[in-house]
Amino acid sequence: MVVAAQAMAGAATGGAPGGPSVGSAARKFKLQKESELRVEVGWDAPLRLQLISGTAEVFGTELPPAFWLSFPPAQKFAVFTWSGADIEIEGVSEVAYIADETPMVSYINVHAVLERRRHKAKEAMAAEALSAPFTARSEQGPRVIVMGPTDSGKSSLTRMLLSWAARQGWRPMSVDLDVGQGSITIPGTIAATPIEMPIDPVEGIPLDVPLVYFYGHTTPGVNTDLYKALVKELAKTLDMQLSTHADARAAGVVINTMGWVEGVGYELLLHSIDAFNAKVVLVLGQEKLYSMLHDVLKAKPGVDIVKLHKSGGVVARNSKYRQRSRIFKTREYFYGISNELSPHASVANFSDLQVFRIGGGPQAPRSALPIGAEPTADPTRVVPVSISRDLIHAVLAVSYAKDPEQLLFSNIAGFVYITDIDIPRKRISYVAPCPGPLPNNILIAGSLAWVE
Ligand SMILES: Nc1ncnc2c1ncn2[C@@H]1O[C@H](COP(=O)(O)OP(=O)(O)OP(=O)(O)O)[C@@H](O)[C@H]1O
Repeated sequence: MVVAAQAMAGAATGGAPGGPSVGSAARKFKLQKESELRVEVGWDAPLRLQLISGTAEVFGTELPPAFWLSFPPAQKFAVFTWSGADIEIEGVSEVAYIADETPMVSYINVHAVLERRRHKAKEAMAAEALSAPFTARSEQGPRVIVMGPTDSGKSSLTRMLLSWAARQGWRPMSVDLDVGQGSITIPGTIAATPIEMPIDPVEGIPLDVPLVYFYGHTTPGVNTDLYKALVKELAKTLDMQLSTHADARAAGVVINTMGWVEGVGYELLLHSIDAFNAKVVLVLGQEKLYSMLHDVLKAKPGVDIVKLHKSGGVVARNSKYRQRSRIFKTREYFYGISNELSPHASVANFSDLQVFRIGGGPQAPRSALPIGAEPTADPTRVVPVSISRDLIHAVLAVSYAKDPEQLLFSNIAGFVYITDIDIPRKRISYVAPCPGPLPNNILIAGSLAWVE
């Protein structure tokens, strides 16, 4: 049930650092235990929020007391309290209301089960380490995959499970397979990164040492073979990394997926479960998906499938909003969440860089195919791209591949944004997050573009 907002009029009481500035009036909200304040920040200006008393968290991360946090425009979030809290907000919000019906108890119960599995894995590994030096073991912490249709709260639940684990001192691995949003780097990628601290409510997942593969499009349907190849590669690399780190292995992995759950999308979800050898499948908010998965997974020993309610607070976002948040996400990569970064403009000769595209290579001639087969472009073929003005505004990935042959299976160092192509002088102007030469001269193009 939604409880009417208990906005208590009154002047702001100040806080660290600086206290509220002049602007729209501060509003205070009294949260009873196990309730949440749901907020949608307006489109034009950030909103500030502070915890006045009690304890509260945003998607699993505790709020510091008496400290103003600034949430960027258009952000949607909930401040949840297990035991009661007073919250103050300042700034324009499109929505701010208290709800006392949430699925949080069922979510924390899942966390408690995962926690037990982490401890069990750690104890088993410690016992085995006494008898032999540590190598790749079969014992491991939970491998969780979160599934559900678009806007069912997958990313939020993933964040909570990761942050709750980090609060207990674990360093779980976050994996994001949703190329539409790109919560770890930018849209068009799949990525994994260890979560060392509860995820910052404003900044999101830190970009310290992510393992990123470039798919290059914002929907997996553009090249499903490539998507599957990259998911497999990411899973393989992660397995290798985890096999030699006992603590990380015990902490486990939480995987966020895309919201495409029908037809080919459903097949891709099954592929992800297999590729990551997921042992806990959490299904949010859709009976049909749950029962389809349940029928398939009952044949797999040791895989638990759990149905969870979608939170009433999850906000449905239309395609315009998603498009806009993709632009924000790309901008954030180059400029930071609040313009704190300054990307560097550089110029290179055509001969300094090699640009490739994956998929869509030349088709095999019909005469070379078995009778009745249709020629199709090889979806995972690496194809050179001739540099032209078509690349202006493209966002390209900088690959770690030593040569083009390795490109498909190499992760990436980062991204550049092409600002100009000077054909007569054969020069490319681009923007990169840091100064100096690029870590590699092999770049990958997809269909990602960004107009500053
Ligand atoms: N309890 C809540 N109160 C307010 N906002 C919420 C709540 N839970 C989630 N949201 C917001 O709703 C939006 C959708 O949630 P989320 O991103 O978790 O869904 P999703 O299933 O991962 O979406 P998709 O896969 O379609 O991109 C996000 O902006 C999120 O911050």
